[in-house]
Amino acid sequence: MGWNRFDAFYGERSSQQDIYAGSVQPILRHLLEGQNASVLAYGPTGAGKTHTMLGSPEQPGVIPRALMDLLQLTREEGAEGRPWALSVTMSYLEIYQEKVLDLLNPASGDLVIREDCRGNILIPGLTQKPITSFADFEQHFLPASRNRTVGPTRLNQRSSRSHAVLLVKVDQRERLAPFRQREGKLYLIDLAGSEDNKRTGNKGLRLKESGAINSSLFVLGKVVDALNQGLPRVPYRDSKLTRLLQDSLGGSAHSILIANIAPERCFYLDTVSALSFAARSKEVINRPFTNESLQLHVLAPVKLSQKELVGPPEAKRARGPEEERIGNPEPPEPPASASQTFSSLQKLSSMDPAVLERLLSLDRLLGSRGTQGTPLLSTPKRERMVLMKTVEEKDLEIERLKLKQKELEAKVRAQETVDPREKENCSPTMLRPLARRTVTVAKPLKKAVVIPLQLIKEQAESPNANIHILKKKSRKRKLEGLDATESKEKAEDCWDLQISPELLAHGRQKILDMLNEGSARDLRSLQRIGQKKAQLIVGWRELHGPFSQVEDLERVKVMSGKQLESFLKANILGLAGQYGSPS
Ligand SMILES: Nc1ncnc2c1ncn2[C@@H]1O[C@H](COP(=O)(O)OP(=O)(O)OP(=O)(O)O)[C@@H](O)[C@H]1O
Repeated sequence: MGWNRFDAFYGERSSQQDIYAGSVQPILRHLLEGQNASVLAYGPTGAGKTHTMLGSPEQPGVIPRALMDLLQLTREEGAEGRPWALSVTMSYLEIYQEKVLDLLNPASGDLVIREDCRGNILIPGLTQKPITSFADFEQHFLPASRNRTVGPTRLNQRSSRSHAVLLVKVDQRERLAPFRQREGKLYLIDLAGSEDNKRTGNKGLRLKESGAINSSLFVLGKVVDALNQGLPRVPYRDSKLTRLLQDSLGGSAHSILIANIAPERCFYLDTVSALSFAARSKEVINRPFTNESLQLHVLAPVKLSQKELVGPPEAKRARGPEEERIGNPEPPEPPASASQTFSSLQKLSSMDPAVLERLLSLDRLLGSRGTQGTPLLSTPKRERMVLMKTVEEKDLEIERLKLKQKELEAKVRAQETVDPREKENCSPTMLRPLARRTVTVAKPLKKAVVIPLQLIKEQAESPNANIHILKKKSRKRKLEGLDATESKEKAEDCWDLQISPELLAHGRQKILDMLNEGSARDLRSLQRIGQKKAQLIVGWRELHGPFSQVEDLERVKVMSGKQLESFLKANILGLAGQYGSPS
């Protein structure tokens, strides 16, 4: 098994600090971006999972180090005068024989795991303690750790008989309008060891515990496989562990799996199995999701009465002491209370029909581009939310383009005033809104010269500046009978892109850089690269080293020569489009 199947390897001389700084610390900042993260220690019993996660006073492990840094980070970012107010809470639970037990309140019994309408996983009734310092954390954590179920096995005198899950939540509230709110969750998990009962000598209760441990780890493996294969059903619900981690494992979060191995010969099979699981987990593509909500009036400019803005008084009363702000003083209460806010990623049913229509066209567009996965409106909620967020971003982009268009029109009008003789040559299409404008071929030129909007200024300053030229291809294509998206794409194919060699070389280099340095997620931002192709490219790169030219893509077998041509065209157009789209 090649080491490139893993992100890092820590040997017997590696210290706790090496592991923490090398692999865990870098993900903490994502919590402040409202994203979820998880760190799991996985491996056979007695291999050192608890040592890695918890450590000892002399060699503190991942948990104390991460808490120390996270609290420091939140103190800095949430300081007075900074845009966001931050608060941190902790919960600590164990999953023992498929029961969810609150280690901070053992009397509460088996708790249920629920999913809210935004796809967030939560456990009603789970104790959440506000913490502002490491001393606060220790005060709750140390006694709770003693509540954890451990028992002797032949391999480990204090073997963890449960999965211990420490949940740290970072809540953020924007101090000024638009008063956004974010929540990032960090799961730090010491999994129970995968067990070979011949060696552990388990009998009776130990054997029963072992069955539950092994079956939930087996489901964890199935979840990883389903995520890797992009299966429509990921069996999160088949175990409490995976159900709990549904919004924080792979796919939508930053996940780190630490595979603890015991290198002795007698553990050979355990080692192979742990490494194979870790290698499969590495394949899971992460598309971290920011859990951010906005206020109603920001999204829908509908006037609300004062009563509506303040919200029902019970909404505020309903907030328990656990939800009270901690640490930094309460930010000035925004016009709407927290209960009056709702996610920008609201339910489809309550959406503006125009937005829904755009969503549907986006869905069609994604479908026509061969985007991986099921169509938008039947994907799981979280996926849907991500795409709805994209729609919002597209709206902003449209606004930006409209603004550019106005600037262009103003320029044209100014030109007309300066030289009225040129008025006759000015095609009326130039004054139409960008989205509706079609490229027409002016007869005397026999080709349409399309100048990227933002380049106009540069060109005026430098007459030799690069321009893109679109020239009609000689062969004709029938565009009738195609739907709007298809005909747009086909129309694009009817034009040959002639671009200055300098810009072409620049575009190719950018694509090459992306192929060599981009993660699978980055690669998906390229035109005509979906999840599967991105994975293949990353895999090829890991096996064969960097791409020497864009044409190497043919060797990866992700596209044919012809497809490569259109891939280049679409992406170079896209790059040019960053300076103004020649549509
Ligand atoms: N890198 C290490 N350095 C020093 N001691 C270690 C190291 N790794 C493990 N140990 C020791 O080995 C013993 C077993 O380790 P640990 O309890 O962490 O295993 P585990 O994988 O959590 O086991 P289980 O799955 O049974 O809970 C402990 O006494 C621990 O202190």
